[in-house]
Amino acid sequence: MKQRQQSAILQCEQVTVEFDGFKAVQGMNLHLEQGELRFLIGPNGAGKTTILDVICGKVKPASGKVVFKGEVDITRKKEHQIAELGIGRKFQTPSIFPTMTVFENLEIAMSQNRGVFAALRAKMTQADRERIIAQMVMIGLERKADWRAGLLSHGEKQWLEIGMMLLQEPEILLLDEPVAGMTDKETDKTGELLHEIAKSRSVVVVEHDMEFVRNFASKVTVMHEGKLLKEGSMEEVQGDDRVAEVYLGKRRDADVSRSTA
Ligand SMILES: Nc1ncnc2c1ncn2[C@@H]1O[C@H](COP(=O)(O)OP(=O)(O)OP(=O)(O)O)[C@@H](O)[C@H]1O
Repeated sequence: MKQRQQSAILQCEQVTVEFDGFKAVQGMNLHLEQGELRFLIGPNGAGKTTILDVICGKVKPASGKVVFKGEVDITRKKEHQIAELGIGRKFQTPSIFPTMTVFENLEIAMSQNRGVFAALRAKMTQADRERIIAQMVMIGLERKADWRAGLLSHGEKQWLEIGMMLLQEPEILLLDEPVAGMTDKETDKTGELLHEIAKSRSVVVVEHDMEFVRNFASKVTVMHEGKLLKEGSMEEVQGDDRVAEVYLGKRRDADVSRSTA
């Protein structure tokens, strides 16, 4: 137990979130290991987004705590402090600069690490340029370095934003439905990218696309009505009756009614 806590990069302990008396999250525990890619699933309203909001400081829990690297209590810290500590959050809508090129977007993201004034004065070194190129290769946009970001496909915009976040060197990346609206090919490329990222960082992905989860998840956390319902491999999760009932079963029923309609 002690060992597990020592290697955990993030621990949510008994987190409860209330919105006007309504408990959106109730006594939720989430332990994330270093270099882990974790999928967070569950039906609509299960509290998945809210728990990400708690981790990144956007929402403050009524009770419980969030501990980073086993020692830093981030429960009451401000969003920007949590980001500076190394927890990056990507929302569904990409926040890229559409009139700037892919390269320029990455350049801005990298210089944000240095603070605004330093960034304005700083001249890009060869090492900086190489880092940006390596990042473009990782997100598969090296051939589009000079494209205006606004002209990229939906999937490419998402990858660009992920690349921008990675240049800020987060230790944990929080992603909310990263493959929503993507083509099948883009979805697969995103899964591969997430595995690549998880070689050196921890990643939490909130996801509804069950095929994507099945193809790319090793460990899955299922939430239901603000609580932890089940945690384990996709196989274990799929084999759990309660999960089938509250989540997968509902979807299966929907599929059946669609296919027989
Ligand atoms: N700011 C808010 N004020 C009031 N209620 C909220 C607020 N944010 C979320 N909720 C409620 O809390 C519950 C959990 O919402 P949350 O968005 O975390 O669920 P989710 O699992 O991410 O769902 P989805 O998959 O549909 O995005 C829902 O019932 C939602 O309506």
